[in-house]
Amino acid sequence: MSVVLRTNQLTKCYNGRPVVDHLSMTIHKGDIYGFIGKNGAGKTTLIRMIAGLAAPTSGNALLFGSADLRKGRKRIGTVIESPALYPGMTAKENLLVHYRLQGIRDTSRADAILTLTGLKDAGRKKARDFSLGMRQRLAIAIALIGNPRFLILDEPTNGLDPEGIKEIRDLLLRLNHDRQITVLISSHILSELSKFATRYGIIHQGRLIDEFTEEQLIRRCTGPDGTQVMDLEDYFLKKIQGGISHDTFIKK
Ligand SMILES: Nc1ncnc2c1ncn2[C@@H]1O[C@H](COP(=O)(O)OP(=O)(O)OP(=O)(O)O)[C@@H](O)[C@H]1O
Repeated sequence: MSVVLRTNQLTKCYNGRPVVDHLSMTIHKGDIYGFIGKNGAGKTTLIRMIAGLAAPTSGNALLFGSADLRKGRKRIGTVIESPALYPGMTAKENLLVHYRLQGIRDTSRADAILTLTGLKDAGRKKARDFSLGMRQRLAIAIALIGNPRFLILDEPTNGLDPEGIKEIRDLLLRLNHDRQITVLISSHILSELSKFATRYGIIHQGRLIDEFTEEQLIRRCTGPDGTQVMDLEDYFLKKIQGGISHDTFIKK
């Protein structure tokens, strides 16, 4: 199975304190990787390092098997901070500005990207009148401009209502299933994440303390009589409280 992202002992210190601490994670092609951790655990810092927005203090990363991250980053799309949207412009106009900013002359996919992200119908509506969900979908549309093979999203459903959250989930599933785009998504909404993530990583105090597949999660959340005794949220909370490895019903 080919590896899209591998970090080796990646570390970032601020003021001498590690906020990402010797973190080694692996994301395989086709994964929807749910990256979870408490506030301040280090998720955004890890993502910023991958995207080239922060320099590691030590350790390294490989993108698509290569240490040439500049090249690898051309094949990734990111939704990290809210992108600069021009309030007086439509979705398409905003998208075209970002094509120009990224130096991509061929805009022939713009309409397809708007259709894919459900923004085609927004027509002449200006970004200032967009709902938060529409803004987030425009952010994803902008991340798709370079035809990425790997999409990294930092809390893309933050603040969205249930409909907006479902729209983002359905979009990410379409991108993953139909276009084979690998996804790394951080989120605090664990019930939502567990609806579509295929692998998970738990970060706690800068360290990756667990990595598991959806099948492993199901097994670990199932009691000896075959009934489900926990969900992702329960599992996460137990894990960060250090109680999980001693539970007798946990099957690895
Ligand atoms: N530029 C910076 N300078 C100093 N400290 C920073 C900087 N960026 C992040 N930190 C600190 O690093 C730690 C990890 O922050 P980070 O934003 O990566 O966490 P997070 O897991 O994304 O949290 P949240 O879920 O709240 O977004 C926090 O204690 C934060 O205050």
